[in-house]
Amino acid sequence: MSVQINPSILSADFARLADEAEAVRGADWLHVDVMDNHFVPNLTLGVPVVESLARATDTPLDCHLMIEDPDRWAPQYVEAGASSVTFHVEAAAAPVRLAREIRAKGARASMALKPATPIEPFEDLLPELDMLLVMTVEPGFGGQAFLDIMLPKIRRTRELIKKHGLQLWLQVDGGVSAATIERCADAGADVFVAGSAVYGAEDPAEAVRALRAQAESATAKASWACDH
Ligand SMILES: O=C(CO)[C@H](O)[C@H](O)COP(=O)(O)O
Repeated sequence: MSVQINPSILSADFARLADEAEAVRGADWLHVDVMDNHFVPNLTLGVPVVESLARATDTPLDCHLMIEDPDRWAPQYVEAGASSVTFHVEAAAAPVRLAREIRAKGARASMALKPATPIEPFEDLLPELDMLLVMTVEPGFGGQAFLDIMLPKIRRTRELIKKHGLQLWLQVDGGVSAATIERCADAGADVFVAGSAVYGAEDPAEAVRALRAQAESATAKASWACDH
């Protein structure tokens, strides 16, 4: 069972994004947090920056849209070069149509849930997705404390993925670090976004390697990964 580590450039130096992408060579994806100051109380970057970053790095871009009206904007992030686009179900007017459009344009379609949004009402949508993101902080800022109360939701989501026999990736984002990644992996996550734990480290590439080793070891012992 392979795990993926996605450094979040929210914690990187925005004036040196190409260098910061290079600093985490070996990471599976670069996680790009797009915030519009409406869906979340913070403002980051948009389509032109994603276009430039896609040209500057070979690492695929995993764009997490924390924006209103993702139905309008998400396809533009695929055109800008994102290989995976995550929209929030709380913001999408037509999540099934949007997931199909993202896939039709050639990217992986992913849907995110804020901490207070349960997974159960969206069980029937899972086959439309390539990844489900369970937020483990309230979206908007890096460096927040991991919400342990999200672990049961991660477990329930993994059970639903298994029940339907899907190859869906289960991503966690927010407060993921050496202190929390094993609990996430044990609960069923297999894609780990880490911002401050990677870019706050002296050697970001080494931090990616260390997080990967921890996640792999926890996954190897996890019951969800052993019994299939
Ligand atoms: O989506 C996000 C915030 O909304 C970020 O990706 C996330 O918070 C990463 O930062 P850290 O690992 O420092 O918590």
